[in-house]
Amino acid sequence: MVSVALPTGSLEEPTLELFRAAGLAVRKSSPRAYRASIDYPGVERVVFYKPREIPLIVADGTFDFGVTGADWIEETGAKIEVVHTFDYSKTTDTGWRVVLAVPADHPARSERDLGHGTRIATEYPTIAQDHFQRLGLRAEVIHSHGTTEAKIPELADAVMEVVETGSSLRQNNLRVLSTVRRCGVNLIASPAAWADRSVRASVETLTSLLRAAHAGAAHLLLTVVVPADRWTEVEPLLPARWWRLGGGGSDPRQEVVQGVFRKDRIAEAIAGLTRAGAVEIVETPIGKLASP
Ligand SMILES: Nc1ncnc2c1ncn2[C@@H]1O[C@H](COP(=O)(O)OP(=O)(O)OP(=O)(O)O)[C@@H](O)[C@H]1O
Ligand SMILES: O=P(O)(O)OC[C@H]1O[C@H](OP(=O)(O)OP(=O)(O)O)[C@H](O)[C@@H]1O
Repeated sequence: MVSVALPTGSLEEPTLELFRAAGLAVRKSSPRAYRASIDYPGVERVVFYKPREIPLIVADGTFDFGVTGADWIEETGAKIEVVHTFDYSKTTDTGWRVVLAVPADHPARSERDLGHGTRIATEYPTIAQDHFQRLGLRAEVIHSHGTTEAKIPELADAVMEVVETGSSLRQNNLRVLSTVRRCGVNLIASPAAWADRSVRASVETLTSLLRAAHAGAAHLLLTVVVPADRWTEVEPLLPARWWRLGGGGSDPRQEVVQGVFRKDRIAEAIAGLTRAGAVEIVETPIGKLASP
């Protein structure tokens, strides 16, 4: 049996969408309910927590499996098993950054231009202390509990903060001075769960379903019909994963192949295949894309 800790807040919606796509729909009695269920054999308990709390409650074995940000694993120092990393975040598929940001008109061009005693507001005091120690800068790290950008100028001179699209920084007239960490979403397991053959097997099954759903959402399947005399032009444009379906129904001189194409490159792929001589292209969404 596996117990699961899921994140509230910024990561909640994309995480629920991923679980749904994986066939692991998370059911709650109401949107504000924190206890939930997943109708999948072996999943016995599902509870929502703040991402910052999840590493430690997985580390101590309160939960076997969790979903949280890489930033909170580092900040808490939790001893957990990172089973897989995804690069999604609140609104994009590119992860997020923890950055050092200063007012737009600040004279500093790099971190090294910040003076000793600079006040840095952050939700990550441990990461910040470590960062400035390595830099040899005696900064004053101020623990912020949210709305960190608002701490400038009264309470801080700079912030160490999460950036995804950059919109919050712009709206608060701040600019990025440096990137401290690139972060993604981590699937984590407790050391006890990882050491138990049966719990580990369940964690690995859940992980492979989630990975397959994530990969499926990022790709499309193209079925491509190619006249035999254009094959040599089309073949180099096929992706790493492609296979032959055989000859075209009514015309044995046609090749019919299928390939798994990246969704974000699909327009150029279709244009290229058409130019190279494909006479029919059918695009199909992929539910899950599973490979070892
Ligand atoms: N675009 C994003 N904005 C904020 N956090 C993000 C974003 N993308 C991923 N995250 C992750 O989610 C965490 C924030 O979680 P959440 O939205 O619950 O905020 P919080 O600061 O913990 O709580 P609150 O919103 O109540 O202040 C970040 O620390 C980071 O790990
Ligand atoms: O680069 P962006 O796409 O704008 O996203 C990042 C912003 O979103 C988060 O704030 P959140 O809504 O969690 O509020 P908080 O600062 O009070 O935690 C984070 O703290 C940044 O301010």
